[in-house]
Amino acid sequence: MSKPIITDHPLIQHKVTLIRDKNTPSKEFRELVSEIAMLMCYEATRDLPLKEIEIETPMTVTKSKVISGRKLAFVPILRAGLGMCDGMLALVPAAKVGHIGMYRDPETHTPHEYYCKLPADIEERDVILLDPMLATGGSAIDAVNALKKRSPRSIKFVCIIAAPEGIEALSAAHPDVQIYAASRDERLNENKYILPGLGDAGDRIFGTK
Ligand SMILES: O=P(O)(O)OC[C@H]1O[C@H](OP(=O)(O)OP(=O)(O)O)[C@H](O)[C@@H]1O
Ligand SMILES: O=c1cc[nH]c(=O)[nH]1
Ligand SMILES: [Mg+2]
Repeated sequence: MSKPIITDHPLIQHKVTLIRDKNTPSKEFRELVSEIAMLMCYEATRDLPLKEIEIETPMTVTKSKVISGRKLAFVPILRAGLGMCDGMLALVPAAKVGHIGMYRDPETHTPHEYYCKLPADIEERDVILLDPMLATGGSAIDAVNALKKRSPRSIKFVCIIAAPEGIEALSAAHPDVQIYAASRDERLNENKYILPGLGDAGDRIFGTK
């Protein structure tokens, strides 16, 4: 079971502080989530393989590196994961995008899948699953289950705020899935919301509350 990678770059930490602030309005919240996702994409793609090709600069012929032999798919968990997708695509525009719709029952806190549409060639792709919040881990675990039915090459999970409970549950259920988080928070409250957290990410992105 690999340990979660906490992306503690100062730019990410600064932006996380801004999205935690309850006075940050939806427009800024959305922009910041997208910027954080872009910075986290940099970390989550660090192990992409390279090959050398020959190119001609205005000065000379030289060998230089390009990404080789790997195709990516970004899969946001609806709704809140959508907020991370554009930031990722800004860095990897050739990636394909799948969607998994999941909502957490407000009483039982268990996830319910309501939509799943994945790229046809997903078995040839490395998947980066996106959701800003990892709370109990139930939604991420079920989303990974849905992905594994289609046998992608690999799966990574990128979130912004993770509760220790969610990290433990996801790592135990899917030890092969590397978790990236910008912050490991303190704990869940009695309603299974993350403390200190940032509230309901989907509502803050889309202004639904
Ligand atoms: O780890 P868990 O306990 O499963 O909780 C995390 C999930 O809860 C939130 O989604 P929500 O159900 O609020 O749906 P939304 O994105 O449509 O708001 C969040 O975006 C995660 O998907
Ligand atoms: O703190 C939490 C927990 C689940 N979903 C959220 O959006 N926030
Ligand atoms: Mg929500």
